[in-house]
Amino acid sequence: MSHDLSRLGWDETFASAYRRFDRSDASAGRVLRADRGVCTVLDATGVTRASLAGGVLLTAAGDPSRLPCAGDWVVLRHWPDRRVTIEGVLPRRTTLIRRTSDKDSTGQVLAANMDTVAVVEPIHPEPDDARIERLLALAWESGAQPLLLLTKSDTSADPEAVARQLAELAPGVPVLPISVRRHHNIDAVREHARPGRTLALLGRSGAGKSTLVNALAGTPVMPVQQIRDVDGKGRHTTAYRNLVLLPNGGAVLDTPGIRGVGLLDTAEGLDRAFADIADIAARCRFDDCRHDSEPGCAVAVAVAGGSLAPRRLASWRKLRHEIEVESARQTARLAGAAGNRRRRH
Ligand SMILES: Nc1nc2c(ncn2[C@@H]2O[C@H](COP(=O)(O)OP(=O)(O)OP(=O)(O)O)[C@@H](O)[C@H]2O)c(=O)[nH]1
Ligand SMILES: [Zn+2]
Repeated sequence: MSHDLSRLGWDETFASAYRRFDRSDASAGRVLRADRGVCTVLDATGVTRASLAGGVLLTAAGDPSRLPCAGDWVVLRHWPDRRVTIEGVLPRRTTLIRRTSDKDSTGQVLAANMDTVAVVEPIHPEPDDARIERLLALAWESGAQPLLLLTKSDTSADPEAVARQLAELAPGVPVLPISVRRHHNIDAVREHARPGRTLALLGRSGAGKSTLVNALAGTPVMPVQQIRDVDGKGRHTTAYRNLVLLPNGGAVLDTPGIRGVGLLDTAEGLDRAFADIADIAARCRFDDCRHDSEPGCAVAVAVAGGSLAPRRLASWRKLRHEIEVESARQTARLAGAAGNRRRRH
């Protein structure tokens, strides 16, 4: 069977990056699933299992973010003994990164080359504002277009009102209440996974991601968890990350429950997720105003005047603090690595 890779998002940019690897025993493919050392990859001839070539392993030893992940476009090499290896990862257009919570402060790439990153939050029980803000910052940081999906809209008396309220947390982000059960707004979601497009889902366990993937695919491709407890807290079921191909083209990426998914060390995602605060901050007297108690702080004026919610500023402060801690850790790690190198000489 031959697959038309353009339905999966293959385009001229990827094709030109691929050209310098091109040889008769090579092919281009997209990673559907990445396990330790082995990837499931789709190329024009079908699905294969591929191991990592020495060069890829070597690069990744110094920087784990260079390991192939779900959504990556890779160069496959087909050996005479039928083995298949991944010889290279083509430059990524967008990336979702998880900051590992251990001391080693490098990021792990969860998913690559998605066009839209949907933050998935159940409308019931009460949506968690802080989690939405955090995940939206991560979505912005990925470089893809963020989207906020409020799942299980059938469990809310007035989903549109909840959506309007939450839109304040999400400047510049479309907010969509959806229900798989009632088939509410599912076609609107499908637009983001139309042929050539990739939609990634980011949300806590039990948010309804697998149910949505199955609805988009039109057939069960992911296990859906049975919620046993009455308060709606789910068990953790999805431990892997899969790129699911939709029957009509397009793809959906499910990322696991978000425990441990954090921000990396850049403030860019934060600035975009909090564009309302960034706009006001442009009028602060000092360029590097921290909106604590500096004179001439426009953000403090906005809070006092009621045009900016105090909890919104509190969320911004908390996430900014995390980013600062994280970048300090990275600096320390880099300094430590340099020290180790010196000692070895
Ligand atoms: N009422 C209602 N329940 C839904 C809807 N979508 C999903 N659910 C339920 O929510 C629960 C969790 O759904 P999952 O799809 O397994 O959640 P998940 O985000 O994939 O969870 P993990 O796999 O743990 O990451 C299941 O019991 C679903 O039946 C919906 O539209 N309406
Ligand atoms: Zn200020």
